[in-house]
Amino acid sequence: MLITPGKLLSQLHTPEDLRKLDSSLLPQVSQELRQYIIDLVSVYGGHFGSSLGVVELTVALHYVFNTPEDQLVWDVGHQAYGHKILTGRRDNFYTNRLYGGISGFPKRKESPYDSFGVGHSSTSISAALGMAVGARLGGAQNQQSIAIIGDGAMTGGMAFEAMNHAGALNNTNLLIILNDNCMSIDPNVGALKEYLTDITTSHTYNRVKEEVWNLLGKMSQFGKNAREIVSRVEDGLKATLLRQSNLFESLNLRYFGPIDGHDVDHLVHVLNDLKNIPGPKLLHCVTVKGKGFAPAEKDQTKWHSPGKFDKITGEIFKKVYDQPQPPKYQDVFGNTLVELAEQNEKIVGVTPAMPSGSSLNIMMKAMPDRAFDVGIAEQHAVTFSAGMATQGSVVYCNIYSTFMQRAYDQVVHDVCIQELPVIFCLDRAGFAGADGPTHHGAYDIAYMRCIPNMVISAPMNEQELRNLMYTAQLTETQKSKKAFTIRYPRGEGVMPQWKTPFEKIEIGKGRKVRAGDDVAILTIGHIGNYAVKSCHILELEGISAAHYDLRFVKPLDEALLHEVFQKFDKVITVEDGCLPGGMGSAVLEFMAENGYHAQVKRLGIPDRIVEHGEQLELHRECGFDPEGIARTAREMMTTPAIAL
Ligand SMILES: Cc1ncc(C[n+]2csc(CCOP(=O)(O)OP(=O)(O)O)c2C)c(N)n1
Ligand SMILES: CC(=O)[C@@H](O)[C@H](O)COP(=O)(O)O
Ligand SMILES: [Mg+2]
Repeated sequence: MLITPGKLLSQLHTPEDLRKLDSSLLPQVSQELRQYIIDLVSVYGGHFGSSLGVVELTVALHYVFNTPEDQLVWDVGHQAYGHKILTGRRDNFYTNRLYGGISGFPKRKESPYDSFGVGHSSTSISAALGMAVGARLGGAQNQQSIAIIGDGAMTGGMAFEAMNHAGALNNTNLLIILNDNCMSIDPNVGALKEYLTDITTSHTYNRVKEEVWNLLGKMSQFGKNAREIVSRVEDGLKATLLRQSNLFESLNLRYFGPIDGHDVDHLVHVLNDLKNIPGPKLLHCVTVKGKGFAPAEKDQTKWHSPGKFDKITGEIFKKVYDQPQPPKYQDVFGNTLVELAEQNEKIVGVTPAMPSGSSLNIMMKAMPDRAFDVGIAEQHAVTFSAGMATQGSVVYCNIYSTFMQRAYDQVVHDVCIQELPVIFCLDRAGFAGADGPTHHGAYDIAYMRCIPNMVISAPMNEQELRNLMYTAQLTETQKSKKAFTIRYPRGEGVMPQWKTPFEKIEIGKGRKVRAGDDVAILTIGHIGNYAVKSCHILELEGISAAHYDLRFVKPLDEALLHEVFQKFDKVITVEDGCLPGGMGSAVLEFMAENGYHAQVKRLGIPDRIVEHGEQLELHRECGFDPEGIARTAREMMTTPAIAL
């Protein structure tokens, strides 16, 4: 579908074009940019509310700063659609997040305007500070480095590590723009949020602030004396209001704001002034997530990433089925946790800022005292869980596989070395899909497998997820003092009737899904459902494939593996995870250690960056979709048998 940009926007091919416009036209550019984002996302899907909230900021930043020489670092990057459209990607934005198309996040390979690749939260201040220092050391004295970070991302520890460092580098030109819309994906949480609300709404503060801005507004008249004026203003501020202490000021960052982040004229004015103020500084902008699209302003969580929708009625399109459909794994997790917690009062749940995405929000609603959203703070989430476990709590700490990468040391140091039986539910394990490589849950099997005191499991369906969750909280399991990882993918399972009675699963025990004679296919987790299809394809071709669902990567079911290697000389392993160090590697280790000989083909995520696309497209690209698995088996049939 052809989506045409507005009259002004259609003439803007690069920020250079924007900078040639008279500033009086910027409100119209903003309005057309907002409309274009609405038009595009309604048809093609993607992140939505966050980009609408920074339209004016985006226009003002590219207008005032000399991008791409000046460096803009968008934190997370899900709000950067306007930036992409203004920086040469307007005409192929319709490929956003599609296989082979442009990325939904800023990406260095994609454009010189994307100064830093993002996707995970809270990296922008560190990166921009590094750029500022690097530029200074490289002699680019006038280059500006700007981090644009949301109030949610600001809750991440890295943001504070970076501000702590920045505050000690007075000679570094860093501008941090705090885009405060009082929302993460779900409502933002924690004391920082309360603090930001306080300084945004405090009457005293705002009165003094007005005076400050009146003075700053006159700065251009003062030319070289601007610095002196700013420091006089600062002294005044500190002497009065900020004696109560401003968090950012106390970190030695000059704090400006709060200002209205939707007033593009004022933003341009303020940013021009800030350009002339050296050293590390922070501008606090107040914005509305979903600005300009009423349904998105009203239900900001739903419209964070709504999928396709009718831009007139605001109806979000959902597929309609005439049969009951399997639930999403995340919902099986959320509902099952409440069921278990009703029976076991020691159970608690933890999520780092993903209540809706993980469905822990079901427990947060049902048992608000026992379910915790800790903010975008994966490291804290793990160690907080460990702390609760020392007191006998049975903790389900739910973290997307990709975000758990943040908390690796905490898993080793605070959980496994201390023999604390925390239960890790790793959602979005395997290919995440349209979010792409920053979000693929590719590495968890490999990074968890090498840690002692760790059980690693993956359900092939809803029933297995429920039973693994049930098994993990049993007293005898908890007494084993091992962490218990359960990984499962984004999306739906396979069982519409998912609410099965709980059954204990023996830890380290796999199962034979199908008997066969010619080749054995070993799978872990949901991807095993592809192997079921592959076996049917092969059967039609006269190839008899056996299928084993390992269920556990650690401990491995050694009895099952002895059975496999004693019977088969052709073995295929399939996992929705990286090949180096993954389940297939574990099987090879077993084979070598036990002196077996067999032809083993490992299928999984190869040792390269796999881009974005639908999950099935990516599985196909990597050769482990149903046909890819069948093809591998077929090819193996043509090689001579190995003496076992
Ligand atoms: C390390 C990490 N944890 C979690 C996420 C998931 N996530 C993406 S955006 C987001 C909320 C960000 O809130 P904020 O920075 O305020 O931006 P807004 O969406 O409000 O514009 C979260 C939790 C992530 N990208 N990275
Ligand atoms: C930008 C970001 O990190 C999240 O918005 C992420 O895209 C959510 O992914 P899910 O849609 O899988 O919950
Ligand atoms: Mg926010």
